[in-house]
Amino acid sequence: MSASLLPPLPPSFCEFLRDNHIDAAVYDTSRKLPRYVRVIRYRQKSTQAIDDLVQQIQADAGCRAYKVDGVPGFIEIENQAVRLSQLSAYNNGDIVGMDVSSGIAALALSVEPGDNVLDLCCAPGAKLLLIADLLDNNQEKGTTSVVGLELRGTVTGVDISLHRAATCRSLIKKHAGKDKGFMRLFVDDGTTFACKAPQPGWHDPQAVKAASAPLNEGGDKVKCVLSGGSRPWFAPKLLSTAYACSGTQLYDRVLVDAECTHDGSLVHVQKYAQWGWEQLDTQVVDGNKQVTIPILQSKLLENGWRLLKPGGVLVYSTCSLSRYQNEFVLGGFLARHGEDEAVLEPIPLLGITTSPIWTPADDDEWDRAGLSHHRAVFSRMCNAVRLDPLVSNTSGMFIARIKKLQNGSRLEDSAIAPLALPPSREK
Ligand SMILES: C[S@@+](CC[C@H](N)C(=O)[O-])C[C@H]1O[C@@H](n2cnc3c(N)ncnc32)[C@H](O)[C@@H]1O
Repeated sequence: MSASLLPPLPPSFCEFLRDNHIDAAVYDTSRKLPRYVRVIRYRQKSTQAIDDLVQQIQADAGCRAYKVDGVPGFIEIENQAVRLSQLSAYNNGDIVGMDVSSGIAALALSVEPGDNVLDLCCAPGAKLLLIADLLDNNQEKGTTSVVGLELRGTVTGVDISLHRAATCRSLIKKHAGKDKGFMRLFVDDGTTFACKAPQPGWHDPQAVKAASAPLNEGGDKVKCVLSGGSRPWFAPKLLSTAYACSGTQLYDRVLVDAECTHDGSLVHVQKYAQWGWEQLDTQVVDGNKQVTIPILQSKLLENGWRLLKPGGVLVYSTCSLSRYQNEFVLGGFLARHGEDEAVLEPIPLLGITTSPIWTPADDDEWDRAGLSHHRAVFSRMCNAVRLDPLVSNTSGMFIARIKKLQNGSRLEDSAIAPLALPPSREK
């Protein structure tokens, strides 16, 4: 067995790990995770075509590659050091790089063709593209008719960052090509985003035309105008009309893959080997960020919930292992929304070994963490999972699948907070 090899993690990052009960061995560089890729439009490919891709990847990579058991469309390449540009399947647009943990988060939505799906923090777009594939109702490329679009459903992506949204748009253009008529992107703040799911019939040019020219009191046609905030930044013509964007329908599925400190993403953390480990201090564990991020996550989760229809499913995920960004954000949410409104459902685990959520180890810890009066909330969380790289052999991830039983009352912004925030640290 190779000796453990921890990178020179800076003191405040180590403090962050201690505060969050994260085992530093996660970052042991002598343990290599496999590289994972995802087959684009895998639902349109036969088993034979996917097997052929695996063979091709194996030949290009010069190491073993195989389909990930139970996670449709994912391929594991044994050697993490393989570069995507080495692979002809990547250069041909047949695969994208995507960790299986991210796949499980998107698959936890159980998207079905016909669903209207909202992805509230969508860029750079790996999960958005997977969701688009899940909506695929097996139309032949380029033949999607108006009726086909209706049966397919829609994907609405939102991201606050213009340059990241631009990357997402490029990804859509590259992989969805002409077949992107059901996807739209907004550059907007997910905590306040309010554009509902597209109106039924949005895909029908005649219906859109009729609806965009309603009669005014005098019986003249008036043009329906979109206000600035509700205009998509990128969308096909029909999906960007006032008719599509001024609907009152809530979404069937909502993904809140929230902004986080990315400490569970080993690929991300390993980049500090080049950037300088000391930068982990400012970029990951900066004192202020430790407080602002869980508050932002709570607001994103709350707004995603507002936009979800009763009977629908929301997935909350982060690529952080921090309890403040995971259990405490989810716990705050469950404390605001009772059992008659929100219930956590099991996540389809698809053969990956997961770890339980963080809970206090004993009575003392419940007290020390100030959580004693939240035991009921923690017991409602037991279906959420952690993917701990030491156990799952994937990147780190927290995933909760929440079913909405009914709408609740709208909460004041000041009421939206995690169960607890990390101790503030003087710099
Ligand atoms: C973890 S990344 C999302 C990854 C993405 N879901 C994927 O699979 O490719 C978090 C994203 O949240 C975005 N973000 C941060 N604050 C936001 C906000 N207030 N509203 C919407 N997006 C936000 C960031 O720009 C970033 O792109």
